[in-house]
Amino acid sequence: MSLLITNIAELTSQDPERRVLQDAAIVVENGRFAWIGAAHRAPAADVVHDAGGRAALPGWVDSHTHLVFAGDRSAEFQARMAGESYAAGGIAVTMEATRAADDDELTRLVRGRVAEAADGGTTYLETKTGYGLSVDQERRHARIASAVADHVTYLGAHLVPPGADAEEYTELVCTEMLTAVRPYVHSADVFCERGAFSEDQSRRVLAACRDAGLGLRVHGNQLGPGPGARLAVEFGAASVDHVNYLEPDDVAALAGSWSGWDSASATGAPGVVATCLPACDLSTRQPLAPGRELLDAGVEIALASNCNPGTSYTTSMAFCVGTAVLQMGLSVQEAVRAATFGGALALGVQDTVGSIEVGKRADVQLLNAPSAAHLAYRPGMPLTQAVFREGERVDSRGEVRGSGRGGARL
Ligand SMILES: N=CN[C@@H](CCC(=O)O)C(=O)O
Ligand SMILES: [Zn+2]
Repeated sequence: MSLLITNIAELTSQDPERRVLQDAAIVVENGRFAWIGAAHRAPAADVVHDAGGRAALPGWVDSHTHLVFAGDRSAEFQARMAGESYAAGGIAVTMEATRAADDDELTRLVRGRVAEAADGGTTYLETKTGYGLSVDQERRHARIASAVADHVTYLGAHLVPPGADAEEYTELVCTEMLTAVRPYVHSADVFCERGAFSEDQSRRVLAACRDAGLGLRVHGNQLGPGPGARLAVEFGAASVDHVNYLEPDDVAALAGSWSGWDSASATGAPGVVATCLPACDLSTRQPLAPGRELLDAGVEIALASNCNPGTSYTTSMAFCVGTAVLQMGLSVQEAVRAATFGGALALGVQDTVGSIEVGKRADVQLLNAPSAAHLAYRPGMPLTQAVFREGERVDSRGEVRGSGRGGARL
């Protein structure tokens, strides 16, 4: 069955030529983009969706979330707004609440967040463990995550749980816990920061997870300068996330990792994506990540929601894109690229998703606006109107939501 989406006022492709087409149409066949071009030249299809003069752009690729959690930390948030600093120790509060939630409750909570993300235009989603922090709990969280997310990351190295010895816990993360989660996860992450894991501990976690065949990512340079970005480069990680406090050497190391990549044609060997998390930066009152500087240095960046109860309780990629334009100096096209193709690069799926190109998975969203610029021009507005994943509606406004997908699964 083929689908024609026509009467698109502006189509942001994020293809290698970064084309922005006016008065465009898309044809989808078997869940893939089969044709893209001017609406008046569009071929016939079995089903026609009239976009009504709306803008179309790729579905968001949210490459950094922590959706497997229970509990509420709004009091901690309010204390922060009153002047307290963020500290990694808050993770333990969520660990307790999440351990107390049974499988059904936790699954219900996670599915609700995934559905919320889909309504906001997210069509490809990563999520992490990291609030279990014991072998059984990390395995449970990985299993629950793997039922609803496209990409699951093992973050046993999120915090040394209260009462545990840091060295013994690091060893557990590298051995028994890793074996327990391995069937459910695609990559591994470590929170390399003062108050979480040291450089040496992080290195051991990254080496063990690499040897287990996992892709790597690093939470780094979030709360102060540190070794996170350089470790990510050293280990050939797919991304380093947060990157609020980068030294010139860190930027140079990240830029060097992209020397085998041709940004103009989006081909070659990808380096380490710098994943910026602007909603988190605002909620923790950290300086916004230097997205402009990184782009200018030749680093590919991603924008992600970092949805979690401690530092960034939102699934809104549109909010991240709007903030990147309004406050980080990115153009609309750069911000949309970072939230789509950039996220795909950070997850290693850039050949499949993240742009509107013939042959790629037909993940596309329509905005209640004539251009993508409205994402920043009308900040905070729920502009996403329709969301298609593999050519099927997945948002709650669509009539076929959930059919054949097991409910809220993206
Ligand atoms: N920085 C580490 N982890 C999360 C926050 C976790 C929490 O505070 O619950 C983050 O990405 O911001
Ligand atoms: Zn995070």
